[in-house]
Amino acid sequence: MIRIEDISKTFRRRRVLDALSLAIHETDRIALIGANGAGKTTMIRCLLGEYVHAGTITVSGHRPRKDRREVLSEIGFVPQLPPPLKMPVGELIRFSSKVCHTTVDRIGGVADRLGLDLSEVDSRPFYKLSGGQKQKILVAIALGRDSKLLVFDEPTANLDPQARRALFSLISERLDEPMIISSHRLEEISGLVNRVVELDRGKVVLDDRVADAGDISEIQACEIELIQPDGAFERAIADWQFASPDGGATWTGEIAGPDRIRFLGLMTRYAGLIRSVHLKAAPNAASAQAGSIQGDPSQGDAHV
Ligand SMILES: Nc1ncnc2c1ncn2[C@@H]1O[C@H](COP(=O)(O)OP(=O)(O)OP(=O)(O)O)[C@@H](O)[C@H]1O
Repeated sequence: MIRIEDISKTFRRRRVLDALSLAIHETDRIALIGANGAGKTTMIRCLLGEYVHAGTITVSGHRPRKDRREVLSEIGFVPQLPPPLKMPVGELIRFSSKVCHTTVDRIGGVADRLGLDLSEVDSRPFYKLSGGQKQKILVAIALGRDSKLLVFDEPTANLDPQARRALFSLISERLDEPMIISSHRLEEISGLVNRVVELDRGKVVLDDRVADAGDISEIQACEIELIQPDGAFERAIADWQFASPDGGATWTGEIAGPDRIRFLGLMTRYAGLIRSVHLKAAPNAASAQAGSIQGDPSQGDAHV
């Protein structure tokens, strides 16, 4: 579907992409990883036709630089940095719905699921919104339309756990579409992808197939038992929307499947305080497939 052949890009004699080649197929969901400055965003910008470069790119037979309109009409894109748009949000949504051949309601529906009521920010200039609000709007525009390819450049950078969970769930509804997700948090997106491509100094240094994680929309019910209530833990777990029925000794909440590793990373910081953590596929989850740390995968449980 996408052929990137031998592309090179220099900024003021500094070579940022170096004879990079990559073929992306209809079934590929790619995690694009690499250190800061490796060239991920530059590769994506070339793919979108924003930069002149050496070498060739075709997207469904179109050249992004030459046939920008055709190429962009097929891509749902979330940039790493929101553009500094002065136009009011309402106007931006109406404009986007027109150029993306979708409806304001469909974009608003995605924004709702991410926890943003567009009517509340309708008249506010886009650039004055918070980082998270801007990102929710950009995701809503990208996912509130039909596309043949999804491209996300660090899509979760400004999102809180609840919005991240909603985003994972929204992406899980589009798994039949090829996608490229650039991220520094491979552990977070590993459940979304089936291929990992790593860039280093503008070259592909790793290109691996990874096991498809199946139903990434799965929600895990979680119960944590502490040795004693603790203020710092309470503040940390509040971000995850957990509740305690007994003044802080036990906590219950839900974790999105792909958030599991990040969540368990948080738990390790409080290891001395924790009596037990229990993760289990939530009763209403579409399927019971859970990661397991000292657990019995056949039971769909994980215990730490
Ligand atoms: N418009 C530009 N003008 C000059 N240099 C640029 C420009 N865009 C990117 N660069 C440089 O190109 C290199 C690669 O940048 P790029 O944003 O593609 O990296 P990245 O892998 O996406 O990094 P990060 O993980 O930090 O987002 C960096 O050294 C950056 O400073």
